[in-house]
Parts: sequence; C-alpha cells; structure tokens
Amino acid sequence: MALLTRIRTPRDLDRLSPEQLDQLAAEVRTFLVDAVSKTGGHLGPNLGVVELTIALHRVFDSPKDKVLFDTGHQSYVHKLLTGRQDFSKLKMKGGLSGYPSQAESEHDVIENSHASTVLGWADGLAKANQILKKDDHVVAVIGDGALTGGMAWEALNNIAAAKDRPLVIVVNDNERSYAPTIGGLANHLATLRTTDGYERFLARGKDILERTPVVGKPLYETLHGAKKGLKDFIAPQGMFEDLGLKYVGPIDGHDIEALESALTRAKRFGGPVIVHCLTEKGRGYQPALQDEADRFHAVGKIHPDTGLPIATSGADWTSVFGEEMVALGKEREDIVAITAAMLQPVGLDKFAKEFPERVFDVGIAEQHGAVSAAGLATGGLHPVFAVYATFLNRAFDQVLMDVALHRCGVTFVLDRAGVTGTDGASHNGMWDMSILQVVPGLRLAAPRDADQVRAQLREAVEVTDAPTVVRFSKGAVGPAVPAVGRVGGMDVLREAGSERPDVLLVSVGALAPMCLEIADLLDKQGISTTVVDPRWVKPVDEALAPLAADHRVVVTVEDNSRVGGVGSAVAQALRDAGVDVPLRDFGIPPVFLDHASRAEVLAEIGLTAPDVARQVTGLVSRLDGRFETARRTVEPARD
Ligand SMILES: Cc1ncc(C[n+]2csc(CCOP(=O)(O)OP(=O)(O)O)c2C)c(N)n1
Ligand SMILES: CC(=O)[C@@H](O)[C@H](O)COP(=O)(O)O
Ligand SMILES: [Mg+2]
Repeated sequence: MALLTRIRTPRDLDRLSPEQLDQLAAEVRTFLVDAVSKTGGHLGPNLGVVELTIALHRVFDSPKDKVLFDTGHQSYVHKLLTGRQDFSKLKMKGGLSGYPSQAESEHDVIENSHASTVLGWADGLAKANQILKKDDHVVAVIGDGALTGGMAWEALNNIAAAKDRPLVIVVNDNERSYAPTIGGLANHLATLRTTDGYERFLARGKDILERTPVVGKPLYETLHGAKKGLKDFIAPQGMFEDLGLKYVGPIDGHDIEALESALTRAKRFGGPVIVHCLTEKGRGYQPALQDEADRFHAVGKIHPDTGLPIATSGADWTSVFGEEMVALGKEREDIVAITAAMLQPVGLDKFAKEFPERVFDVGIAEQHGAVSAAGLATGGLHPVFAVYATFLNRAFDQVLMDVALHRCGVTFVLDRAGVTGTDGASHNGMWDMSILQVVPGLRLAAPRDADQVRAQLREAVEVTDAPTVVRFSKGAVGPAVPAVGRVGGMDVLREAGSERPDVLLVSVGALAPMCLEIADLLDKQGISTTVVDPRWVKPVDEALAPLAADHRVVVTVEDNSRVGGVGSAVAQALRDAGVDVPLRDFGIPPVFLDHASRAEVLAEIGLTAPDVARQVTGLVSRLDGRFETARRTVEPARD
C-alpha cells in the first residue's frame, strides 16, 4: 500500500505518473478485497470503479467540484481517495457508512441509497452554479441499472433542455444491476458499446492527420466540421444525441489515461455531456468475476481468496417466501411475479427458474412495477410484486391511485421491513405501515414467523379486489410462535391468566418473541398481560376494541415508525369504538437512524423488551396508584 496510504486528498493524485496510477489502482483493489471480505459490503460495484474514481478525482477538484454518486454503494474508492482509509468498521456503528455521508466528509453530497436520483441532484446543483455564477463543476456518476429508473429520465429531460448549462454525466456501464440490466436502454447501451466509438475514430484520425501538417490539418478541420454526418455514419450516437446531449464514448472505464482525456474534454464542453464508460463489476477479483448471479454486488463476510461466505445463515424470511411462491405458482397459473432489478435478493430466483415466463424484472423502476401490476391484475392475473419495503416508498402514488383506486388484486411483498440497520437511514423499512394506512381497501399483513409468512401470503393472493401487503424483516426468520387461542381474526399468543387482566399487548410481526419476553417481565412485576398478534394489521381487527375494553392498558409494539403506524391505527379504532382505555404505542421514532446493527439500533431507540416493560410498568403503576403506595412505603424514616 505504498502509494494508497500517501493519498490524503485528491490533490495527492496529481503528482503520480501513469505507472504509479496503475500501481495505485492495484493497491486499491487489494485493499477492497482485504477490507470488505472482513466486514461485508458492496465489493463488486467498487472493484468496478477503481480507475474511474481515480480519474474523476484527478480531473475534477472535489469538494469545490461536486462528484456525485447514484445510490452511493460504489463510493468506497471515493472514500479512500478523500481521506478515509479505515474500513475496519465499515457499515458498523461508529465506523464508515457504506454510502456517502456528509457527516464523514465535505467531499460527500448524496446520502440517499435509493437509486436514480443523482441526475436530479446534478440538475439542481448545475442550475444553482449558473444562477450564482459559480464556475464549480458538477459530475454525476450513474450506473446502467440506475439509468433504468424513471427519475433519471425526468432529470435528463431537463438537463438536455439547457445546452449552456455545464454538467458532466458519467454512465458507469457494467451491464449489470445485480443481474444483467434489462430493457431497451440496456440494449441501446450495448449498441453504443459495440460501435467503434466516433471519439476513438476522431482521436485516431486527428493523430494521423496532424502528423501530416500540410494536408492533414485542413483535412482534419474539414472532417471535424462535417462531424455530424461523419458521426452518424461512423458511430450512431442514438438517443443521447437525439435528446440533445453531447455523447462521449464508449470509453474503456479501466484505462485511466483514456478516462482522463474524455473527462477533461467533457469538463471543458460548457454544456451537458454524457461520458459513457465501460466497466466490469467485480473487476480484478476472480471469485466475483465467476459469480454470474450478481458479481458480488453485496457480500457478507467472505474468505478473501475463495470468495466463499464465512457465516451461512439459516432459513431466512426471504427464502421462506421464495419457496412458498414456487408452491403457489404450481397451484395457480394466474400467479405472476415482479421484481425491480432484484430477482435474487427478494427471493424470486427459484420462481423464475420454475416459471421463467411468469416473472418480470422491470429494472430499477418500482413505480412502473406497481402500475404494470395494476395492468396485469386487470388483465386477469394475480401479480406478486416483491420489493424492499423502503423502495416501495417511491411507488406510493401508484399503489394508491392505480392499484387501490381501481381495486386491483395485487400483492406487494415487502422484504427488509423494519430496522435493517447497517445500510443506514434510507434502507430501513420503517415507513410502510404508516404510509399504507391511508390507502383505501388495502389490507396489510405482518407475519410473525415462517408459518405465518406462508399462511398470510396465501390469504393475500386470494384477495382479488384490493391491494394486499405482506411485510417481513431482513435476515434469519425467528422461532415459530404458536397461537394459544383466537379472538376474531387475531391470534392469542399468551393468555393473561386473570379475570381483570392489566395489559393487552398488541404484537406486530417479527417482534412477537420480544413481546412474549415483555409479558414475562411484566409478570414479574405482578402485571398480567394478554398478548395478541393481529396478523392483518390493516384494517384493525373488529374484535380488538371489545378485547381492549376488558383490559386496563393497551400497548402496541411495531417495527415501523410510531407516527401513523399500527399503534396510531389501533388508538383511532378504540376511539371510534368508544373504548376509553389508555394506550401506549412503541415503535421507531420519526428520525433518520444512523447505520449500526439492527440490535444496536433497536437498543438505541428503546425498542427492547426491558425498555418497553419498564415503561409499561410505570404506566400501570401510575394508573392504580401503586406508584404512590410504593413511594409512601419507601419514604425516609422520620428522625
Ligand atoms: C429505488 C431503489 N431500488 C432498488 C435498489 C437496490 N439496488 C441497489 S444497487 C442496485 C443495482 C444498481 O445497478 P447500477 O446502477 O448499474 O450500479 P452498479 O451496482 O452496477 O454499479 C439496486 C437494484 C435501490 N438502491 N434503490
Ligand atoms: C445498495 C442497495 O440498495 C442494495 O445493494 C442493498 O444494499 C442490499 O441490501 P441487502 O444487503 O439487505 O440485500
Ligand atoms: Mg451497473
């Protein structure tokens, strides 16, 4: 690491020779494999942008110039070159974020890990520079996958309209999201990739012609002057040029010299320009290159030399869902599946293998996924759209106004619901049970264990006139939590065992084991508790209000924002039923959560059994004066 450790700021790159730059790239790759194999992270994407990021920071002057990354998962090299080389706690509490972080560095801008937003940011920054007459440059790096997102095209439409507004767009084209990127855009990029770039031709032609000054130079000027016809003839630039964007490329994204040349030309262009870079996800690391599934897009801890996972997790929520989908697919031909470029991460890979014609990868296009689901349902099928909870946020209007308004039988399966933790604020699935509360007719299930995932998925796909949602956590599925009874549609997980029970504890989804632990802790305080799992949290079960009336306190516990979540809905249901029982709702506070493990985040926000039990004990004690009694008995002895 002789060179890498000497790079403290991007300006330290300026003095390096071409040979040293190649050595630096090799050192960065070695560092990435060594560090990320220990912590887990986005190894493949970052191995693919080593030379690109070095060239970017040599041509542009961050932080004066803004170097922006779409999704941000490929910003590890950027961090290494901007003074952050301790990756020992990557994505861990107190360690580096796995994405850009303004708190970490003045070189970082976009912290949002949701794809396809970088061009919007860049458009705004470029407009600000123009109005404020700042000569700062804006360069936005967007992957071929992120380019399939609708917002990217909304931004391009605006960017292309301003021919005089400098903005450099780098398309990091590695032909993959997780799997190969789908769609017409991917095909178009492939055309551009295979065409012998006009720029290369021009560069070669210029080199030859300039060596013959008498004839060459005037001839070069003539050719350059006729470049439109020449360009179309030699290398059709397709839609980017048709949109009015200057296109530079395709450029070898692993050739620092070629990259610097293209980026320098783009920087000087004085308007919006696209630099199309061809890169290789996982480059330089054989295990990644051999991994056809996703080229080590996001890995856990791995053996650095083999790439094999160190810890193999047991059954997880995702695989339980994926297996039940295959069973359902065999039973019902109308069941089809949708993914937004995440077939394997959401567990649809087995379904796709079994029913290749009944699964649709729409690209990173959740809004389109939801609307096309409305079309599929209207056409007589039952689509199951599997998506991470946090990514459904952007398709809220489509769920509301296309799926629900038209009473379409569409099932949304939200993986990574609740606190995920290590991917930072924008990855927590903490908003779905709030924003979806307002969707008329929508039914929302939160399974508590594997059996309930299977059961509630089956119940969901039976609904043909409204959207249904099944949401579950990230990672290993918890222990089976059997019901001991039933009230209305709700499972009773624990009887209070007393005539006038103190607490009705409404347990939501995967927090069931924690809720049973809370009941045990309350039991030790002489507080009797009934624990119920509503299973379908929206609409609130009609039996809940009468059941609450038989208790002295209602407590709800959910892995979702407290604001507008299940607790709020239950409180409203009690009010509507005229049941005047105190309610205390426990959930995630309305804040952005810093990256840490799920357990660390839950502890930080007080969503643990001891924390909840302590607060409920205080509430019950205050209710019946026990607190007063207790205080009197502990008053200091009179002297
Ligand atoms: C809205 C949204 N949907 C899905 C994801 C999950 N995701 C993260 S990276 C990625 C693939 C990105 O592909 P690309 O933009 O080509 O970047 P690469 O990893 O190839 O560098 C996806 C689908 C996301 N971050 N945001
Ligand atoms: C950057 C991105 O959005 C995905 O790669 C995400 O980080 C994957 O999350 P999981 O590791 O939970 O599948
Ligand atoms: Mg890509």
